[in-house]
Amino acid sequence: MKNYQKYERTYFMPPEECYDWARKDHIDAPPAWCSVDLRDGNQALIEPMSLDEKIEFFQLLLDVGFKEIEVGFPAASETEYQFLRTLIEQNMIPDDVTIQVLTQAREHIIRRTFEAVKGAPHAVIHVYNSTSVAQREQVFKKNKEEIKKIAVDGAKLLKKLAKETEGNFTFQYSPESFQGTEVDYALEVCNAVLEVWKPTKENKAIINLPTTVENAMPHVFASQVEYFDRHLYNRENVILSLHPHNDRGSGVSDAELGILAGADRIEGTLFGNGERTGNVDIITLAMNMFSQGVDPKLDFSNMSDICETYERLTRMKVSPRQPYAGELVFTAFSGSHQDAIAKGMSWREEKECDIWTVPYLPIDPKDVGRRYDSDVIRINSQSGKGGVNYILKQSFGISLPEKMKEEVGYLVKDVSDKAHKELDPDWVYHIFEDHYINPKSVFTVDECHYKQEDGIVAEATIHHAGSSRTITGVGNGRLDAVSNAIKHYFDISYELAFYEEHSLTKGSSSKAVAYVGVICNKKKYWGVGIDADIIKASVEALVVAVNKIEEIKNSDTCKDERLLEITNYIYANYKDVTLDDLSEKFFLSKPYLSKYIKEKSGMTFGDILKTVRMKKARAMLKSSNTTVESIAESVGYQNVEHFNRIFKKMYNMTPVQFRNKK
Ligand SMILES: CC(=O)SCCNC(=O)CCNC(=O)[C@H](O)C(C)(C)COP(=O)(O)OP(=O)(O)OC[C@H]1O[C@@H](n2cnc3c(N)ncnc32)[C@H](O)[C@@H]1OP(=O)(O)O
Ligand SMILES: CC(C)C(=O)C(=O)O
Ligand SMILES: [Mg+2]
Repeated sequence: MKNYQKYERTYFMPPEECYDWARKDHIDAPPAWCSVDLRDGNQALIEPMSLDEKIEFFQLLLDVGFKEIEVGFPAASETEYQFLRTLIEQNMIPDDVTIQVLTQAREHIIRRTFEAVKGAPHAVIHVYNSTSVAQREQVFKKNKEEIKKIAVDGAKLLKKLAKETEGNFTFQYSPESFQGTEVDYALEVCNAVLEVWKPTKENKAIINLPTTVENAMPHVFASQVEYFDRHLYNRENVILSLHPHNDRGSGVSDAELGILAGADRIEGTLFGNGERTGNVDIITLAMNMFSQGVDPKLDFSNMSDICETYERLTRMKVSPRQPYAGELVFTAFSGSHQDAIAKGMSWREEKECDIWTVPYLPIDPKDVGRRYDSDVIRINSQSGKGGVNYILKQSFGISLPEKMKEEVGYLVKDVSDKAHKELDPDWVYHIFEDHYINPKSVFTVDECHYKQEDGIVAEATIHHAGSSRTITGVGNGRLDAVSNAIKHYFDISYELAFYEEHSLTKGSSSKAVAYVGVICNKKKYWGVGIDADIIKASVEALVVAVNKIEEIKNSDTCKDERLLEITNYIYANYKDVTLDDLSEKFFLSKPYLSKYIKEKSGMTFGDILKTVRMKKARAMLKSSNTTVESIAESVGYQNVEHFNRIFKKMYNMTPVQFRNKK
């Protein structure tokens, strides 16, 4: 890259070595937090917040638990001024909360600030001027003494006006652009300000060190902070505060190492909103402490509401990768991560662990209001059997046998790969159902009766090639007897190799699920049955598995690859797919396609679409409070009456009755 010679390091190391902080490896108590969302965050927005928006944001900050809030720069605009007056005059500041206002060290601005803050129960007046080499030379064109004088004059005026103004005031001073300032000179200016204010134990002053433009590695900042911690005048009466920005992307590290170096207080914003790359993100800082067992004294347990309010009021976006808050930060798509998470969750349950140790999840997503089923494991082409199994288990109560997991995993990820889409849990289940529960079959077994005579005798009614007949088999159990009857009927040989069953833990808890695996010519075929009667469930599973055996499959038509692709396409585009779309996508004429679907699946295109839409609607009715009208619309029906009629016809109850059904 060209032009790097144009740049050089612009920070200053302290005049002595300050590395005591490096011996500490963790933070054991939270700092005092000060939100600067309504000032530094607000001044960086394309469209600063209106009065009402600032009031709502203020309430959000109170709900999160902030006790110190910089509410604005009241001399900046009428909105800022009015906001402050509204808070004070309408008694909107809780007793345990201190507001803070910012002012430049300029007489008329300080005076206007005091007018705005009159009557505040308790306020911090925060005055600043830039002390950096660049601003001394280029902006103020003043030498070090003259710049120090701006700070000292400002400090004197604060002291004078605080005495003359009704209210309770604490003073704060920031040497702006601190990181571009010689450290001993910055200290000299801050100490000169403290000489004016003469803070006491009862009335401490705040010295705030901003990385106005972050220009150094975090350990440099920590050393600068430690130097201040050692040499500040009257240190015990001073609150040492930090105000990190994020230009180099290390705002959080600046704050964390700065706390190790002696800082007592941190100024920052939610999600790191602020000038340029933003201020330090207080959520990340607080949650980092939380994740190591320290109570941060801020409450982010309702993260999605916080995100929603923040996005609406600031018109900024929370990145899907935003630590602890983004949409995808607890999500694993990749197979090995999913596998480890699923195993970690089971371990946790089995061992009744108190401490959170689940791999790949730094915290329990539930602690910030997230869900395991829709937030953590999500399925796409990078997923594996562990993840697919987790979804089937969590969302549908299906606990696949170990030996079946791999086949189902590959089947599902292949659909995602071909569709280039993420599969939601319903879609995963649809694929599973389509392949293992209801695949189109060559034969069915509609009825079975059993007798005990030298083992079990099964009399089964088999429907095959257009006719029904009764077949008989003997075995050492009912399933074995039915299996032998089928073998005999088709004159084939296979091994009934796997059988597992369990009761369904989701949906209808009175049902059981059975898994049957048969081996024929060294190939394994699986089937699954679900029924209130476990024997029926296991026969259904057997029938599905045997139907897949090549010799039997070839004896009649069955669901072919293209039909599966067509139904998957319908599933992915159920909201508005038409026969025209399908015809274009699969290069088949409409009449041919209609006939093909009907012949291969036994259902018309319209029936398949209806079934998919109704399944989606059922899932939404159960998992959300969305109105029936909106659900109807979101599954593709503009007319809710029409939707209700179809639903009732299909499930014998209205959508509302279905929703209310226990
Ligand atoms: C790093 C930070 O985030 S600092 C906070 C920055 N935030 C803001 O500035 C937002 C609100 N600010 C404003 O609305 C306006 O700047 C106002 C109303 C406060 C002042 O407006 P104006 O006086 O019209 O203009 P402006 O801010 O450009 O002032 C520039 C003058 O102030 C001086 N100045 C700027 N900051 C300071 C300071 N902290 N102390 C003393 N003088 C200062 C400049 O040197 C310049 O002086 P000059 O007129 O002699 O050239
Ligand atoms: C006013 C000061 C503290 C500031 O916002 C900064 O320097 O970033
Ligand atoms: Mg700032």
